[in-house]
Amino acid sequence: MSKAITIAEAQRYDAHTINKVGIPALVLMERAALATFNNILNDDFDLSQVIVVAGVGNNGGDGIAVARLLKIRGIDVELYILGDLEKATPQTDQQLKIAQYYGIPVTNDLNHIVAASMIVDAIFGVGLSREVTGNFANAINAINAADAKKVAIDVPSGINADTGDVMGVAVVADSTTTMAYNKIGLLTASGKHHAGTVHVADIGIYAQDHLEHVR
Ligand SMILES: NC(=O)C1=CN([C@@H]2O[C@H](COP(=O)(O)OP(=O)(O)OC[C@H]3O[C@@H](n4cnc5c(N)ncnc54)[C@H](O)[C@@H]3O)[C@@H](O)[C@H]2O)[C@H](O)CC1
Ligand SMILES: [K+]
Repeated sequence: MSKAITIAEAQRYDAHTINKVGIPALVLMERAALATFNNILNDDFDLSQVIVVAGVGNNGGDGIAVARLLKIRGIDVELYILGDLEKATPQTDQQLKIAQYYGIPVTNDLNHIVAASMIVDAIFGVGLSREVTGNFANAINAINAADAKKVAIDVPSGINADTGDVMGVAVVADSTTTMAYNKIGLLTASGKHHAGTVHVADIGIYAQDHLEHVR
């Protein structure tokens, strides 16, 4: 899959897969999490103290599911949650309940981000819609200040996935697991610098014309 897509295409393909094909959003989220988890395990990361920094959109839900997969593997992992929990998507709300069942600790101490051995960035994906400020910017600065290796889910948080522009501040990742297709913004110089090695994960979302031969 060498094609790269825009934010609007990513959103349209997601909606088509969920609403027309009928694959539930939580199934797609689980596949996104499994793909990211496998890329983490296949890399040479120090997994002695992992932190997943997650927003309350579906990018955060992907990350919270990754935290659960790591925890079940016996890896020491904690969550740092950003944003208003009242505004969490239904999928992310469900992932938080599952994480709670497994007793995954939640911290609000930025020092835990700086001290982690490996960081998963799940703050924003293709839903980033404005400049990053306040607590979100503080968390991204803490991620960038850490010595740890960093893996971004879908898009490095703070990067505009259409242009590669930094929306105030953005995570500089060592690798990015991006869903379905690469994003055009990750092909720019700024996008490449922030995404690191890009892994494109097939999670069951395809361009509408991609599967005409099987229908
Ligand atoms: N659609 C699906 O089922 C799948 C999506 N996947 C992942 O989900 C994200 C896209 O999720 P979405 O909820 O649309 O958006 P985000 O999580 O990226 O962020 C939205 C969230 O953030 C808030 N927000 C936006 N900009 C800012 C800002 N500058 N400061 C503060 N807050 C901001 C916004 O209000 C929302 O609350 C996609 O990238 C994938 O990772 C799955 O992969 C599976 C299928
Ligand atoms: K992200």
